[in-house]
Amino acid sequence: MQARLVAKDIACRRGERLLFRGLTLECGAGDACHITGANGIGKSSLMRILAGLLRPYAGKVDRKGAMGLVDERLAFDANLPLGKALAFWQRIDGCREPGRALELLQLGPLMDVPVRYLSTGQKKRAALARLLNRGCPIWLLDEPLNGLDSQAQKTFETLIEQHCAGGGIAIVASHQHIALPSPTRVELAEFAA
Ligand SMILES: Nc1ncnc2c1ncn2[C@@H]1O[C@H](COP(=O)(O)OP(=O)(O)OP(=O)(O)O)[C@@H](O)[C@H]1O
Repeated sequence: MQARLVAKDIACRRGERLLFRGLTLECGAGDACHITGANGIGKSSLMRILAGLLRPYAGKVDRKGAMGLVDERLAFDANLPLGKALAFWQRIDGCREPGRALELLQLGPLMDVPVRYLSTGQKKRAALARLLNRGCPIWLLDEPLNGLDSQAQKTFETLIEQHCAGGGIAIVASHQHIALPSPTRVELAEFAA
């Protein structure tokens, strides 16, 4: 099955404010999309709409394929050592090759460190490891480079390239530059309500 994500004529309202409207986005296998815009314009809200976590004020999202969302929320038990926290999800996600993500993201030396003690960049690398372990075709990445050092940033850009080359979809919301393979660019200001 080829992954697909289509968002049609999306409008987003937060509280009493209509943030944006009329946004249409179509991603098929191998596509990358970069959503940009100033702080508070609605990038994270759009990502949550695409993930099915927030109902759009108008419009519809259709997806084919499993999705993984990485944002600033870390879905790990803060009191567990990282190795155990990752293993919890590896069992649920049916991960067959957990060592690959640990090696790529250089998490091996951190396996015994409680999640609550990890630095910002280490937490982000742990979240990305879980994303890799899930093996899902649609990646929704909200500011994925935040907190990563330049080497980890390059590693993750390469992983996104490989993911798309293998038929995956990567949708990235970020005000930062990020190297993506031939991305569609969505400037949210163009859809401001
Ligand atoms: N639950 C909520 N109720 C009301 N307003 C909200 C809610 N959540 C977010 N907002 C507002 O919606 C707007 C968009 O927020 P959002 O987090 O989507 O922006 P963003 O573009 O991702 O910002 P940043 O670049 O700072 O991360 C902001 O003005 C924010 O205060």
